[in-house]
Amino acid sequence: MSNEEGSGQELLDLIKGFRRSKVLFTACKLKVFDTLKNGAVLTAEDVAGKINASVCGTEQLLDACAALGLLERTERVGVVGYGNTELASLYLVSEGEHSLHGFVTHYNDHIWDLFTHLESAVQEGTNQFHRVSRRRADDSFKDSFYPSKEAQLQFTRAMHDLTKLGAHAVATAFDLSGFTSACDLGGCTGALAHRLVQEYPHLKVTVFDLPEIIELAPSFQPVGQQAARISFMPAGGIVILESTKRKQHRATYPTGLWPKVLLISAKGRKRAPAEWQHGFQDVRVVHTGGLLDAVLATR
Ligand SMILES: C[S@@+](CC[C@H](N)C(=O)[O-])C[C@H]1O[C@@H](n2cnc3c(N)ncnc32)[C@H](O)[C@@H]1O
Repeated sequence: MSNEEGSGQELLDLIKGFRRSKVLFTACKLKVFDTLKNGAVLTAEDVAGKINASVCGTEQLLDACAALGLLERTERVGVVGYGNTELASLYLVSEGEHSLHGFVTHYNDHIWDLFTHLESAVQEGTNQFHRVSRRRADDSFKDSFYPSKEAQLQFTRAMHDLTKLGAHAVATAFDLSGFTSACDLGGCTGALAHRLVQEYPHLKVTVFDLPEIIELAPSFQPVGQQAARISFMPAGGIVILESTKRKQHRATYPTGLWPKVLLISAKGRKRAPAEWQHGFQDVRVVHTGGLLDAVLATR
């Protein structure tokens, strides 16, 4: 393949890339991976019956998932069966410890719609809630993200899933063993707090969030002695979502896409470390390689 053909193919891949996300979102939404949990291997007909969908549509969805490495397709004596791959068992079954199911659902139900208005977000420089619902661009965080109890629970699940995935990298980005207390403002379900108390046996963490989120938090808590070192407090001030600007000029994937998610859903942006300087003498940033970076500012 010539270089030209190679980069043409790469571009085609990019053009059609949204189809891969939507296959994953649809399979999660229809609970395909739940149907195949615990090592079950089922035919397309069986799966269609369990998820209440057409056999021909289900077969195509299952094949697409197999092509993406999410399902294993096996054929024995002329019968085709589908089972979860390790990746799907770990992350896509809804109740699993490492499940990203809530996060995928949030992307399917909300972020997908918002992203269809990316042109407008760029032109207007603001979030696009007003195009996908009756909400306004300047509505509060609560009114934008939690218009109903159901949306509140879904967003909370999404944040919990995402934070679990990156919490270890953030908690260990710096040696925090010299600290005895920490506070997580906008700490949601306490997923980061849990990782922090696991890493630092002498640390106590207070999680602040909106009262309605604090109410939901107990249902996300793992039990155990470490949990006793975490307390939850309702808050009402401001919250800072962080993802830092880098010196390098070339944005990389996936962090390069994060500002778009911030713009389109929260009218947010990245900040450079210098913008954190106010009142602190030493500001250090560690790029974790995940979506969020860690900033440690000391006086
Ligand atoms: C993008 S989420 C991040 C959640 C959490 N830091 C995590 O990583 O899982 C932002 C969080 O800030 C909370 N929040 C929004 N406005 C707030 C306020 N005024 N005071 C405290 N928390 C707030 C939201 O309820 C939500 O849990």
